[in-house]
Amino acid sequence: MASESVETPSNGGSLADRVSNPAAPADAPPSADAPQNATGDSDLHEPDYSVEVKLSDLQADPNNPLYSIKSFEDLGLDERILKGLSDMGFRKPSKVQERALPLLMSNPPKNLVGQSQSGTGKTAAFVLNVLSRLDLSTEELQQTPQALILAPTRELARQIVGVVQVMGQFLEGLVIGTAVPADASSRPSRLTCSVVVGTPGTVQDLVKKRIMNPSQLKVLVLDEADNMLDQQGLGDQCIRVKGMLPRTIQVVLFSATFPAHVHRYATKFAPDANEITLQHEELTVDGIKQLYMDCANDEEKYSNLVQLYGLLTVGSSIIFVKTRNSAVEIEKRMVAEGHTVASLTGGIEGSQRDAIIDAFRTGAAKVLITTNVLARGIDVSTVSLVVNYDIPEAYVGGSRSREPDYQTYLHRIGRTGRFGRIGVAISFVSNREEWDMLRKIQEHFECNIERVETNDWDEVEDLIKRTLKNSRAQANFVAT
Ligand SMILES: Nc1ncnc2c1ncn2[C@@H]1O[C@H](COP(=O)(O)OP(=O)(O)OP(=O)(O)O)[C@@H](O)[C@H]1O
Repeated sequence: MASESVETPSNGGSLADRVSNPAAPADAPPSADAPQNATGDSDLHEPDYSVEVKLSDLQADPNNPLYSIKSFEDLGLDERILKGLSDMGFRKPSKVQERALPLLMSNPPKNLVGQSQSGTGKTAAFVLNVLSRLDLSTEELQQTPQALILAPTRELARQIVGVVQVMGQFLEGLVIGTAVPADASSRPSRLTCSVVVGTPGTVQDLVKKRIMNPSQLKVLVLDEADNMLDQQGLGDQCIRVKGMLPRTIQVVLFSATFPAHVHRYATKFAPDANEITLQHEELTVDGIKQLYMDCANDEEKYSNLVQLYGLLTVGSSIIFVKTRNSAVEIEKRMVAEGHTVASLTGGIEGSQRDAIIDAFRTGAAKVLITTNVLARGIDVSTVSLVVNYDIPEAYVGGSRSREPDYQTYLHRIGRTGRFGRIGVAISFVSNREEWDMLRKIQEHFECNIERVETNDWDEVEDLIKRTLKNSRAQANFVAT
């Protein structure tokens, strides 16, 4: 199986090197002080070899989140569902699927709080349980909601609808309803479907207006559960929706992250739940190479992005910025300079948002500038590069320093490196505060964020292309 090939050592120092440098002046951009050895390379660099591994090899490695010993057949799934899985090219379950499915599908049903790294197949885990629990034996049952899946954004809800559709394609009588914000005129008077996937606000509204009948619901799933429960608006809506559902409903919460304060709350929302929990150091995904670039100021962030543009189109890329305004500004400026980019923010109207994300999925648009609205859950396997144009920040009441948003960092970079693929995540750092935030992120996840020199773009290109060349699309995987 594994054959070794040599990967040249990384250029530039890691953030760990920088942090350990006592000489770093308080307000200098990080580039000024990277400690280097005589050859100009850091002493602490990434392992300088790569190992070619196929997906089947990853799934045979007990330390990999895609590992499993069982087959989907062993998990007791219905023949028609197995056919759907096989149609999707799923050969073996991932670790979270193998562990979650027996817990989810056992009877009497028990609640579950499940955590697993980004891109490791949590969607299939909850969708398979939902499909397995449906009774589609009569037309009336087919048209009465039996499972409800909630997601924080319309894009994620629509994506989950797609997964339910394909996975359940051989289940006769399966009807799926999408409950996302829409014109009142295009709303049905009654939601006649077996599975509803939607955003909490719209679902709450549909139940209140008696468009959706919740009385026969057996399963409630919250995807990105920590995010939904932690946000004031969304959290309240989730609680209200749950309050309108049968008390015996099976509650299933999934996310790649469950920070301690939300976890406590999650276990109240899903009482007596079985739990699948990750160790702290297991949070990052090995296949995602994390880099950072020093930028002297905002203008240099922009010029570095434009320099990167040629590389961005190797696959598809997502550029994360802090505000809707910056997304629009950067898009306008790049388009005016002849680049093809699109932007998607919460400020855009629903159907237009659908058109943009659909164009991104098909590859018609390859570079997408967005805000945290797309930080979570979006699964586009061709995304090979994520750029944190702005480091994600958390609002910490009373804090005078800018604090990183650890969870959002993890979810953002997790838009690449899906299911064992290779991806690159580059964070731009333009001042001391941003550098401090990135340093905290690195310490928090005990990961290595390596510096990329921007004075030699050929070298940058080489580094990124070398990393991406090892993509699993070519059956390779870089071991880190
Ligand atoms: N058993 C499997 N075999 C092959 N591919 C799979 C399997 N399970 C999931 N996938 C694929 O892996 C990709 C990532 O899955 P999914 O979107 O469910 O990840 P996730 O864990 O929900 O990630 P996130 O935390 O980012 O939401 C998808 O494209 C999915 O089709």
